[in-house]
Amino acid sequence: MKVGYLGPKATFTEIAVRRVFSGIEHIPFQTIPGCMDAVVEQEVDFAVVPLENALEGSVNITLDYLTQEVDLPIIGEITLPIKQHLMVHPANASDWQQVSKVYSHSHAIAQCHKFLHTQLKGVPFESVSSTAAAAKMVMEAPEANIAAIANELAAEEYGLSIVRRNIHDFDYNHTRFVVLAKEQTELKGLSGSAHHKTTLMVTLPSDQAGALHQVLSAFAWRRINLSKIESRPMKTGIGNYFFIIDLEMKLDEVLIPGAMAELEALGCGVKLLGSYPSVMVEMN
Ligand SMILES: O=C(O)C(=O)C[C@]1(C(=O)O)C=C[C@@H](O)C=C1
Repeated sequence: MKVGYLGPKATFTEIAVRRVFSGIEHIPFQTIPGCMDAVVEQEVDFAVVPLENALEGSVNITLDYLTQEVDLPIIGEITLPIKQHLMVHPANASDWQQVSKVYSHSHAIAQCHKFLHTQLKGVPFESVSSTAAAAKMVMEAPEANIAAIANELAAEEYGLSIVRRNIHDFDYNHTRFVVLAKEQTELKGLSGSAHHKTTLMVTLPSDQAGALHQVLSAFAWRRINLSKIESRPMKTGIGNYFFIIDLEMKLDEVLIPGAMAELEALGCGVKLLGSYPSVMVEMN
């Protein structure tokens, strides 16, 4: 068995993988679509990809690729606390304030905007494919005096010195990752979880007044709690959106199928993206 993740070694995604998957091979991929394609092509059995951060919101590439390019059920959710650190090559540790550029994943840069604006004012930043990819770049270029924003494991893995700890702008910084598979599968690492969610993708009938209100009522009168509703462009024209809706319950035989049938009767398109256990794990 193999699980694919956004690499290289020591990304936050790999930390999430380590918490849940033991005794199977962990395979790094350079991009999030690359992880998902590897499941479709059966190169790996599972993929773990970031979906949403508490400070920066959704990881749009994950949402869009998952809803529009592949057909893979979500079989689990892992929520991980995120601690961002500024790190440089040990040769540059004493003059880190003179760094010429800061590299990281776009979400990590966004989580540290206040720090960058106040402590490294004027220093350019650039996004790369992951936090660990940034750490690796810094390790490979000691002469450049550049910095990365990444986690503690990346500092260890790539032999970097952490010069400022916990530089994320708000304390409550968590990221949700989803586990994808080719088919609905029960995950051993998550089987003890008491918390379940169900995610639906809903498209509204065009130009129908009150359609979203009616969609929400289908859940409201059944007392199905929603933990998230988000719109994403359908990419077919301005103003054309679909909705991703997270329900705080496991797929049952009555309430969710009843709500889905009601939405279809209203003229909505409804797709079940997954019903899955959800766990909150620790950094270490
Ligand atoms: O770059 C990484 O380390 C990742 O695992 C990606 C990612 C993300 O896409 O949001 C995951 C968690 C953090 O929020 C920052 C980056």
